[in-house]
Amino acid sequence: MDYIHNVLTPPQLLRIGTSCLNDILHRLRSNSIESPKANAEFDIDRENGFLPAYPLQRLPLAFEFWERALDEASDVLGLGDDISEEALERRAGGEAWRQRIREGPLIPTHTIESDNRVLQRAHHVLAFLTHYYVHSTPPTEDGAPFVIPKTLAIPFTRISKLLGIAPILTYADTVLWNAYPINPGLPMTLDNMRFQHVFSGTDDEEEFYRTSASVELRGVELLQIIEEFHNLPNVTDNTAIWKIARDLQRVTSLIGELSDITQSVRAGCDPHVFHWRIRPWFNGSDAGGPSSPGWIYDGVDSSDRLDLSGPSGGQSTTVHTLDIWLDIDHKLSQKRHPAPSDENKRADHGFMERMRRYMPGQHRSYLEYLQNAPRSLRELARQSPALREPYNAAVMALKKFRDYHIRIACLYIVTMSKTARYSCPVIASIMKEQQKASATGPSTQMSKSDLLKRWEEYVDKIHYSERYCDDHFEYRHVILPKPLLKLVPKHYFNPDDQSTLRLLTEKEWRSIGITQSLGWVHYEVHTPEPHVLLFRRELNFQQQLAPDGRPTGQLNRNAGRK
Ligand code: HEM
Repeated sequence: MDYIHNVLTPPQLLRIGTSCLNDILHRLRSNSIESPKANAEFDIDRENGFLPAYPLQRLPLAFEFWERALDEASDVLGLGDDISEEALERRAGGEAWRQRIREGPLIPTHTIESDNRVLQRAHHVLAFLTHYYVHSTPPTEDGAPFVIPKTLAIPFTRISKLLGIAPILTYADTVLWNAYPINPGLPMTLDNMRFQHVFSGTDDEEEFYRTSASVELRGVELLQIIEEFHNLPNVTDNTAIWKIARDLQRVTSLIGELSDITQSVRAGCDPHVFHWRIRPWFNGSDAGGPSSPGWIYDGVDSSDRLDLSGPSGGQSTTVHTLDIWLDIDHKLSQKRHPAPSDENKRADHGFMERMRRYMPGQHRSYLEYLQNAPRSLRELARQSPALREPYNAAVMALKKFRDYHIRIACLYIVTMSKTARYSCPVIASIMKEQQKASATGPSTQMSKSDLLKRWEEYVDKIHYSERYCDDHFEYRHVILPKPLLKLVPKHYFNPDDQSTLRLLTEKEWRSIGITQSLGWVHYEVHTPEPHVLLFRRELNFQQQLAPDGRPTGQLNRNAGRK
């Protein structure tokens, strides 16, 4: 298929139109508000911080080949190591897509090299294409490095160099340059925000990006406070000290909100889905460990020296800004009290510094500017008794943020790595039935791995309806493939009518293979169609999660706004 010469479809024309409209509206709005000079110089938006107010949603026509390939990717590609029947059926289409990429045009980039927003879009598109290309390829045993074709590698490295960012999928690609306002006339908030590209096609992936974006939006207030701190004419009089103390209290509670936001990921992003269906797309060249062959960027000099780890929250400039302002010493190079614990000493002290290479160059420059600023908050707090307590409280809040975050990271990664990709008590129950049957008669047993494979294929075919609402609940129905219903343990069925399921607990419906975020309740069975399960969830459920994941009603969905 020749992407360039095909006529644009109406949705694509609409997207180009919306993108132009966004740009015009943004220019109008930014002309009416004078941006603080220092922050604007670092591509920091007055209202959206490190998120651009309006990311470009489509490249100019000369780059239509890339945009079309990305439009098509989510329909034809799946993870290369997925061996379900459906995935195997799609493999030929996937190989055809990759062939088109390999044989496509090497598009020159000189026409866009002076336009930051277009370069950002180009990075975003090429990053998604590269990760689609790598991770949709079925694994081989040959131990050779993975070759990224020239058609992606050359423009991707060139554009990355101009932006000062690593040539790989970064936090900027998945979060900062992926978010767009649903209604371009309104400010970007959690409710007025969508993400243009998700690898897995799941709501969970979008929710994962939304959590980070909401940390970024909430961080805007921090950027303003820091700018004001550096612009204070002096920091010796009582008025200035009083203002700094009050601002530190604001920052402490703001960091508390960042902890709540990070915890809220559990409401919309299922850990199992994250670990097995989303995270594999993020892996960079080093994901297989130091001895793995990694990736080669064809046609690029010294490709082995490129920074090619995948995206991480560690690339959030907001979190680095907090670290620098509060003078958190990740490298343990300063003498501090209390002295670092043994655990701290064993940590990777260079991690945060490495992560800066995965940030847009202008944001990294902002961090350098902060780091070199003549005024040190920590030093001031040491000298001013009135600031010590609020300063220490802010540092403790940041420590708490990291403590909460590490628990989430463990749940989503360490705990999930111990689960089977398709874990299933259903299989255990069938195995039990088989064992009972073979004790009393001739054996017709299937092996556990055959059963598992069959079950995986059915699970992939579970259909999740769109959500629909009334005044109190959102609803959706889940349709099990009929052969899967036959594998469901007998005790999940209505004792009075073995043809219909009874109402299942969350643990039970998850054990069948249904994956949904928290809060959904199986509330009704539909007798004529026993394979259709009806679910509902309270409309404001997502707002109600406390830091530990329990409902409270505390979380503000508009947390990105003051
Ligand atoms: C489901 C949600 C999350 C998971 C599973 C997760 C996982 C991880 C993991 C595994 C790391 C270790 C380094 C790496 O492999 O990249 C990490 C680091 C980091 N993440 Fe997250 N993360 C999540 C949400 C967030 C959010 C919302 C933020 C805020 C923007 C964030 C900020 C960070 C930071 C700053 C680091 C660097 C290490 C540190 O400063 O403690 N993460 N994350």
